This record gives sequence, C-alpha cells and structure tokens, in this order.
Amino acid sequence: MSGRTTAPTPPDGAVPPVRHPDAPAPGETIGSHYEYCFGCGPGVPHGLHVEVRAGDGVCVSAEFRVKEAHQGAPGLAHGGVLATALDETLGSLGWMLRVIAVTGRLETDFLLPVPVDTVLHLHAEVTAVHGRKIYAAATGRIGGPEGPLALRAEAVFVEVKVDHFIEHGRPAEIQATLANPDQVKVARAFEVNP
Ligand SMILES: CCCCCCCC(=O)SCCNC(=O)CCNC(=O)[C@H](O)C(C)(C)COP(=O)(O)OP(=O)(O)OC[C@H]1O[C@@H](n2cnc3c(N)ncnc32)[C@H](O)[C@@H]1OP(=O)(O)O
Repeated sequence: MSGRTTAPTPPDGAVPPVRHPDAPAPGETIGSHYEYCFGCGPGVPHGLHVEVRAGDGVCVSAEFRVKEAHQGAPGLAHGGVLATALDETLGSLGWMLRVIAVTGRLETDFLLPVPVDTVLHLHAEVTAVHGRKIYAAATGRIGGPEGPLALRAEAVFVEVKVDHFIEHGRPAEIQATLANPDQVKVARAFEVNP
C-alpha cells in the first residue's frame, strides 16, 4: 500500500490557500477559458454557459440557468449536468491561485430536485492546498445566493502544466487552440506566475 488517498478531506500537512496577487479582482467576471468548453464555452449551443465571478477570498461565485436541454427527468435537471456546473465553478478557482488544475475527484450531494428554468447560484472556495492537490468545496442554491441549498460538493483538483492538455488532447483541437493568440495568452498568464 502506498498510503496515498484521493479523499476530498485535506490531509495532515495541508496549508491554507493563498489568493494570488494577480487573481481577478473581487466581482470581476472570469471569462470562458475555452470557447468549446461544455461548462462555460459560448460556442456550445446546449452547453451550460456558467458565468463565474471572482470572490474576495480564494473563492468564486457563479450562475447557471437550467435549460430544457439539461433535463434528466421531465422538467428536472439531470444530476450529471448539475455536477458539471459544480465542476466548472470549482475549476475556476485555479484563477484565484493562478495554477492550472484538473478535477481528480468530485463528490456531490444532491439535496433538492432542480426544475428547468431555475437559476442556480453556485459558490466555490479552496479550503486547503497540499503539494499539487487543491482541496475545494462548493454549494448550489436555488434562485439566489441565500436560496434553498440544492447541491453540495467536495473536490480534489490536481495541478498540471499546460503540457497535460497538449499531450492528451485531440491534435485538431490542440492545433486550433495554439493558433489562437487569446487562448495562448490565457495559458501563458498561468505559466509565468510561480
Ligand atoms: C478554468 C478551468 C475550468 C475547468 C473546469 C473543468 C475541470 C475538469 O473537468 S478537468 C477534466 C476532468 N479531469 C481529468 O481529465 C483528469 C484526468 N486525470 C489525470 O489526468 C491524472 O490522473 C491527474 C493529472 C489527475 C493525476 O495524475 P498525475 O499528474 O500523474 O498525478 P500523480 O503524480 O499520480 O499524483 C499527484 C498527487 O495527486 C493525487 N491524485 C492523483 N489523482 C488523484 C485523484 N483522482 N483524486 C485525488 N487526488 C489525486 C495523488 O495521490 C498525489 O498526491 P501526493 O502528492 O500526496 O502523493
């Protein structure tokens, strides 16, 4: 046994997160990181179009309107779609730390059914950092930031380099992305910051 665990509870030795000095200002909208991202991309007609804003700690908030294309049962959001909205919001926390990270583990509690047309108010924060692992928690509330609690999640993200995407992504999309100066600028912003 290696003793390694993927549990979303920070281990001994984990440290509190530090907001990067170049993190987006509180209230600033964090734009889509990729046009064709199912979570936030404007180029995906049935995507979630999650819109994330920086918080004043190592946290973000977001809104997501459940559309007809997101149903799992009649008139209700699909659980996997809701988990995606949480994943997207949690993933945006990388902007607050200025690190690139991918979801390693995402545990979700579904507390209330979420009807189509609901605006979900999502909030996510980094709770601890341990080496390359970023521990985070998120909530989703119905109708407003203080609305009924519908979703709760805990997650572990793992820091990676840009090479992770270049190595694993389908070549056509990687080449198109590398040819887009705006996209390259986003990646560089993370890489030049320690
Ligand atoms: C702005 C951006 C918004 C993005 C929003 C959307 C986010 C996403 O959905 S990302 C896509 C979904 N996720 C993925 O595709 C990830 C797929 N997995 C992988 O690529 C790899 O398994 C990866 C990178 C997570 C880890 O691999 P690798 O770099 O080799 O890590 P490895 O050296 O084994 O482990 C490093 C540490 O992470 C831990 N770890 C590895 N995998 C996991 C995991 N799944 N869960 C928790 N911890 C993990 C290890 O235990 C280790 O911890 P320690 O340092 O304490 O021993």
